[in-house]
Amino acid sequence: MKERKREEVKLILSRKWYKVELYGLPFKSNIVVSFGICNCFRQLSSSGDAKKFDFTDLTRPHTWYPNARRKKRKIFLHVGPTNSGKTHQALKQLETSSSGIYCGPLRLLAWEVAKRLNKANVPCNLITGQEREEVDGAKHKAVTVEMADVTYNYDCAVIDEIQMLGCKTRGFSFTRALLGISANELHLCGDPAAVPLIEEILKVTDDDVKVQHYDRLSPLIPLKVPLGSFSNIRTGDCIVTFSRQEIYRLKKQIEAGKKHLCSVVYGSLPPETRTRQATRFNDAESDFDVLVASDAIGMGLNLNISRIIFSKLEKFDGMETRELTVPEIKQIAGRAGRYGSKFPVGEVTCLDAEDLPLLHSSLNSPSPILERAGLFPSFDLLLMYSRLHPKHSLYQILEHFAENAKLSANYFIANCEEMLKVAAVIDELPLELDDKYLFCMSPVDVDDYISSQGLTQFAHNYSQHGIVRLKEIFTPGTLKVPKTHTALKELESIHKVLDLYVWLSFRLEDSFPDRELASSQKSICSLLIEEFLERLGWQKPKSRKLSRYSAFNSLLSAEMRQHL
Ligand SMILES: Nc1ncnc2c1ncn2[C@@H]1O[C@H](COP(=O)(O)OP(=O)(O)OP(=O)(O)O)[C@@H](O)[C@H]1O
Ligand SMILES: [Mg+2]
Repeated sequence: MKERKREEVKLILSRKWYKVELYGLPFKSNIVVSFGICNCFRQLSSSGDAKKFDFTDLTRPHTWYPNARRKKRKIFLHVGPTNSGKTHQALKQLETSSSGIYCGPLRLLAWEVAKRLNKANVPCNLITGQEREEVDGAKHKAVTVEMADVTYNYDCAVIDEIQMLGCKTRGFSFTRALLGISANELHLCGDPAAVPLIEEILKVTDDDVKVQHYDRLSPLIPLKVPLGSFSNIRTGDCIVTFSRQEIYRLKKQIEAGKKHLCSVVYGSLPPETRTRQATRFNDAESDFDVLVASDAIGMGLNLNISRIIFSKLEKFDGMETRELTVPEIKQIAGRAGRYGSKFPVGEVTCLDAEDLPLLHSSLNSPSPILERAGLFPSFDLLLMYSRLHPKHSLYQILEHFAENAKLSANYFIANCEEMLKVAAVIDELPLELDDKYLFCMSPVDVDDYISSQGLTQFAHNYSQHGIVRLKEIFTPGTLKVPKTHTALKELESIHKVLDLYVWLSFRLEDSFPDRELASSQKSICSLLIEEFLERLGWQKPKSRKLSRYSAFNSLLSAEMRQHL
């Protein structure tokens, strides 16, 4: 904390103490302006040149992180195909370090790493947008990349799936972690396609960069024959498809054969439900021996999958239906035959023969070389810009940056469509810029009606009363075991709203005081969803194992039952 204090620069703007940083930290009146930018603004203000300064000039993002620039970091790039031990090797370094941070793209990966370190007697905190699990004496933490803290000094840091820096929407958070984390050693794990870009980006940071190449630890065999019929499904299979409707259709179809029971994993299931579904599939004792999943399984996770079967090689990406890319196909296929699992040799095929040529050619192709990394202005810059353009709404500011940002050849400006959609609504409310920005950065699913209504209601109540009580929004009666798919979808959305409340409660603690209630309702929600999945399954006669796995019965506490 002391260390951070030294880095903090308090900036008085319009008689209000503004301390500015990004997402993770307790926000409101506790934000920290990055040293370089703040200094620059002060100099500009005193010389009267602020108006001439081009805040949209983002050509030198490495200078935004003076803390990291003071170090000559040893950077290790662990690159290779899936299942080659990249993350394992980096985590071994993390485990032996005196302090450290793991940054992953998924909550499930952060959970997995925190569990692994704690099991190895390295106390490790878990920090995601919606979780803070602190362990006594911890000097290590596992976080989702957006939560990476660039004001601490670490002995060792790991950024997993670093090729995600090319992601249109989230890439900028990986870039921020890459440029901003201050660590003696920084381990980057990912696809070799990211190497030239990372080397190029790091030319200006004066770090030491070493590349280590890895080979697959166990074979992955692309099959020459398609699955053909569902009667060919066997234990350890994972069918991959891309819509929740299809997931349930395939589950039903496979279970109709009365030989297998299917766990399901897809993006809009609560993460804890996804983990329990995956754990149940991983457990050799369980009757749920087949997995039907979306690409939500596609990154870094270790599952007991013997064979991946693509039901289709195209997906709807929110805008259009398109073919899966080479990296997507390789990532998903790479879940089969994980080293050290029950199925050390993996196989991959498709449902239909006509998809096989594309599958084979994709698995044999290298991923296209990444050319640019995502970048987005920090809140500091948006704030400075808004001081000079006080009449601009957040929407106009974001749009201005998105359209006019000047970038070097290594970067692209992040797609902020989702943020703009939120800004358009939030700008109507009498809120300060930092609050508006916070709501824009929140993990709301704007395409989900209930989720976006939840956000609007939270922001509205917050702007009107300064406090948002959960009780006024959800009554216990809202939560019931769903009977239809529509009701299931609704419950998934309600879970998202509760998750959003928890996220906000970590940043606006006084104004969102019902975190505990939100968390317990979230648990109820995911258990109700699991109960729905349980009831959906074909019940093996007199199966004892099945009742053992009834999430509802085993996990629902008496206190939770009271809410129903
Ligand atoms: N040297 C090792 N000893 C024991 N287990 C290992 C070793 N290396 C890797 N593993 C295990 O093999 C599995 C795959 O390793 P890991 O997750 O590190 O692969 P990866 O290259 O990061 O894959 P992905 O690209 O899919 O993230 C993990 O379960 C890991 O614990
Ligand atoms: Mg990995």
